[in-house]
Amino acid sequence: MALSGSDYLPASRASRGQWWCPAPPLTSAWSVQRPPPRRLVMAFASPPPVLSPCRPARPPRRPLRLRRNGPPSVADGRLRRLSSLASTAGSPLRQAGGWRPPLPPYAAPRMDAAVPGAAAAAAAANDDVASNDASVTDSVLRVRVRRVGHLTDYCDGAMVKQHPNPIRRAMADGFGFVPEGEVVLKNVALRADASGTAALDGDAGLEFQAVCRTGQDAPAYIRAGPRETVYFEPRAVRAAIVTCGGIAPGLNTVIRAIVLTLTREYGVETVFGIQSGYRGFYAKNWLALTPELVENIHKDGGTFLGSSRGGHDTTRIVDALETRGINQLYVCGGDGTVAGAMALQEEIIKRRLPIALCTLPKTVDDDLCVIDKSFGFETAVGEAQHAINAAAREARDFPNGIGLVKLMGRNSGFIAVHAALASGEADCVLIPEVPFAISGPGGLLEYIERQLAERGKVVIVVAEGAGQEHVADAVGARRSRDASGNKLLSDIGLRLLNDIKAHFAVAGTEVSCKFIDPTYMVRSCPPCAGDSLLCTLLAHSAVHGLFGGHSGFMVGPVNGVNVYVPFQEVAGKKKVVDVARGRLWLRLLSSTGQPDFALPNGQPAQRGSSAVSSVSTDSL
Ligand SMILES: Nc1ncnc2c1ncn2[C@@H]1O[C@H](COP(=O)(O)OP(=O)(O)OP(=O)(O)O)[C@@H](O)[C@H]1O
Ligand SMILES: O=P(O)(O)OC[C@H]1O[C@](O)(CO)[C@@H](O)[C@@H]1O
Repeated sequence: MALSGSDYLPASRASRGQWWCPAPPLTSAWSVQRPPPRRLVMAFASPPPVLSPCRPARPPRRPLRLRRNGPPSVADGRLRRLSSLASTAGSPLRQAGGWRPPLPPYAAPRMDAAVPGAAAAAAAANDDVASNDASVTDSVLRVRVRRVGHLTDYCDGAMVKQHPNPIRRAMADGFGFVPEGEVVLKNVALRADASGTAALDGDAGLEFQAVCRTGQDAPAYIRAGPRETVYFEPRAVRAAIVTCGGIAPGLNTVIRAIVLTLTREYGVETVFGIQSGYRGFYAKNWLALTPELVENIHKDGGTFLGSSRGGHDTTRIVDALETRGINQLYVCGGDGTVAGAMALQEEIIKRRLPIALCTLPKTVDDDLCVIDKSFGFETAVGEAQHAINAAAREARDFPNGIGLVKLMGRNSGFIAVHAALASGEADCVLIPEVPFAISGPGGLLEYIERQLAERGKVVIVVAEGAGQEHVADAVGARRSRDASGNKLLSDIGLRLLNDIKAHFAVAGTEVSCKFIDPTYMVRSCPPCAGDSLLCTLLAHSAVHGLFGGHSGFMVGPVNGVNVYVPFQEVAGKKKVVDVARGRLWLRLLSSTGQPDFALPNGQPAQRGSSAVSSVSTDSL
């Protein structure tokens, strides 16, 4: 759901005072189309109060009600005055069920309007944190906009001048520029009525409640896209691109698309490739990237620039950027890479350098917070699915066939769960988020035995980070972390293979157990079409964002629309499968039919006892 507004922006950049959203479907998985088929209008207090970490929590708000498609039409894009929305308890918008007579005429929003909540909002706006969330009165949805940094926050006007965007084609093609202040809502659902019994059609239209599914305040993110005003003169841009962490399908597509967008769309003349990850900043030679050089790299897996783990030294990297006059930095990587980029951003702000930087979400594990998905994930799931299908074939064609597949997923089981769901062949999926017992009552071996007895075959998928408590000693005390500080894993696949073979040997049952470990194959191949497209759009959005002066963000899709997510929401955090409340895990259980396995100590497992705590979780 996209909203337009300017209230969370500094006054210098605020351009509009209207908020709008297109009519969304009732599910969470939907994407915004422009122009929207139908429009809903939400009324917000203006100016909004501040997004302040210190602000005390407020009691829950009553949900916003939106009228859709009924007379009088509110679908004309004008903002309804908040005062009319929240004026009396008898307001039609507060009453459930069906269309009600019209409210007083709509008026264009006035920032100084004497509306409920405005006084508090204005007071809040006076301290610096203020302009960061869309304030609403008692009856409306409360939105918190996650603001990202901007060059003008830390550089003086002489260093960053405004220019008209050179991509006039954007206008000519009819896309238009994305106005500052357009945001995308996350985790908001519209409900026709609380009981869910209302018909979802009808000429009279419907009244919707807007509710935030994950808490009191709905997060919103700045929408990505080309800005009418940019903060760089293209020929003065000196850009650099770096790829960090493990490789992922689509890295070359991203590199290529950044170079092409910078040079062909914006007319940038200088783009460098930093080789071998963060440590490449200290190298003597940086690679000059041209459209000709990168023209054909997107068909290959891996990264044209090379990558590495470890080797991040904030001071030295910012020294290198300063010395070489880099003013735009594009960093591809996962949560560790974002943590590194956030450290760079802090140093850049400290030195007040006119450098804008962003990250692009690379990881096959899909464990980056906030966004719908990272690039490389879809390809990895497709490849993983082939392995599961192969295991299923082997299991089916031999007596007592057991197919065992080990997949990537250090902390999160997304690849395993998605690939298992996609293939429909798995009888059991083991992920890092859910501890399990191997032997004993309620354990994995007992389940395998039962499956063989009942169906003559069984397919097990295990994510590499699952069941580490069973193999913890194997890595040894010598070296338990990699150069980036990530926990090194022991091979749970081999442990399960050995245990299964030993178990059935003791029982005197002949089994045919095939172990498939495609670990690195799922991430070293070229991207599938979906990832190629995602990478291309991410690269465009990243370039538009930096040219627009934004800095300190990761670009990524939220509800299918690319947005700018502040580093703080992603750096060093891992999204995990929400086994307590998530529908993804329930779907998986329903697909495999697997039980909640007993815990290693013999206790029955309880859903929600995640192996990974203190990390953000998202449900599908
Ligand atoms: N907290 C941190 N501060 C500074 N730099 C960091 C931090 N964490 C990781 N890095 C650096 O970021 C780079 C990539 O980190 P890491 O190896 O963890 O991969 P990642 O970005 O998380 O991607 P992947 O999904 O492949 O693991 C490394 O060069 C590492 O040194
Ligand atoms: O062996 P490497 O290169 O450290 O990569 C392994 C890790 O990379 C990841 O694929 C993330 O990129 C993890 O799933 C896996 O544990």
